[in-house]
Amino acid sequence: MDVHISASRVAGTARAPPSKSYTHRAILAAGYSDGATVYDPLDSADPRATMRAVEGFGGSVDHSEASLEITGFDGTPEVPDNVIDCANSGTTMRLVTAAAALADGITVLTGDDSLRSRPQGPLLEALDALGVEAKSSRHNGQAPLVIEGPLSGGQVDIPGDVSSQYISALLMAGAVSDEGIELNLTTDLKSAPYVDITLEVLEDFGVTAEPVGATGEGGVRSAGAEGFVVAGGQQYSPEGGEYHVPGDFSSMSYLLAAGAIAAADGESVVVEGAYPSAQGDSAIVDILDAMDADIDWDREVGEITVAQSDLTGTTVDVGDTPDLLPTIAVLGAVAEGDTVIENCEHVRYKETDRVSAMATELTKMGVEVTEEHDVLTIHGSESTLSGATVEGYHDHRIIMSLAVAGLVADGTTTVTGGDHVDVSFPTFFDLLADLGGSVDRTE
Ligand SMILES: O=C(O)C1=C[C@@H](OP(=O)(O)O)[C@@H](O)[C@H](O)C1
Ligand SMILES: C=C(OP(=O)(O)O)C(=O)O
Repeated sequence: MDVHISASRVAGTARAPPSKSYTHRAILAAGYSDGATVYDPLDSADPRATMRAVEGFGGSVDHSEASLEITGFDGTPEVPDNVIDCANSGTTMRLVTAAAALADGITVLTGDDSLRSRPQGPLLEALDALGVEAKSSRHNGQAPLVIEGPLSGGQVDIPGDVSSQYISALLMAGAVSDEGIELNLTTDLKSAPYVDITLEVLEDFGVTAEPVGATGEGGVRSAGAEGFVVAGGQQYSPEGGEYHVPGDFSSMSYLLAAGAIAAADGESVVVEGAYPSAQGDSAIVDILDAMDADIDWDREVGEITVAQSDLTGTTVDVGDTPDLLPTIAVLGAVAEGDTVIENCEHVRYKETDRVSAMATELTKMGVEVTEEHDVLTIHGSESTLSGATVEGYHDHRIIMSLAVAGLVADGTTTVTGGDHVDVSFPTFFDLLADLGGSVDRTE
């Protein structure tokens, strides 16, 4: 599906979908338990991949209107009777690889073209050092992966600058291993708030895991950690047998950006379901504020209100918030002056190389961009963006951010492959249209 966005103004109230990161963890944590109900789960392609894995390990998942009834495998995954297809989901592949290591037999994991090109080597090496047979079938550190357990635990080194998901994965699996796991970080930790999300979900399921030597800078528990430790033999069991998923700030970022650049005069965009949590991507509110957006977050009520403003460029370190890069790049394109997005190398390891993708596609829209390996600089100006046909790279975040840019571009912007929003925000284009965005879809 191609999506055609014409210059248009937006206003009104929208609710962003439930958090993808929390939903994955809640589904897998319920799988590790003997059963739990997950309320308000994200219903999209990526969490469905994690559900398939739980089923492959011998659990079951029943959908009702607003919840998932999950029967778990109670700490001991069965050897799956088929390959686990993680589709486009990096979180699924990493979390499930470590779960597969607990099974007493062989698990094979694969995914789509994008996922089969993403780095899994550091996780395989860590599992290998812990006595698990963990291989890439092509010996290139990429899926398909072949994992043969069982994992009993121990001490291991792991880098923190490729993906925090390796750490989340080992902490979740380590809790039900015999000996527990002690992780020693060999580099700085990127995406640290995502490990906080893991620690928060573990805690809600009655499981203890701790950072070692963390500074906790900026309220991020895992910031500056030198390692992590999780004791083995723990039981996953959420209070009252239930877990509730909060709203997704990465998804909210597109709605907020739409409001900041294209809200109708005298009106605003209000995003509901925005309660504080461990999500680093709630930094989008401070980033918009630093760019002089007219934005207010009522944390008690869970509402963020944003009106159209003349934005100014800023400098943002995305070490903790890689998924915000496409949104910030679009805001920078519309802002006056330079927006410097620093510490972004790890954003190249996502569904596509998002640093390069945003540089290429914004250039097509008439934006001046300087791309370096670890820094993306957007030279914003007050002149209007030019509508163009831009490539979505089968990447939900590239597609959504370029669609937002289309709201303030001359003429029509066509974004290719729009159906990939199904990964994290299936209702995105409907919501954008409900807010007044001019959205046409063609097959
Ligand atoms: O654990 C998670 O839920 C995620 C962690 C981040 O990845 P990295 O840790 O690989 O940077 C983020 O980009 C991804 O969208 C979701
Ligand atoms: C990178 C992302 O997710 P994952 O790593 O789970 O594919 C994302 O949602 O932007």
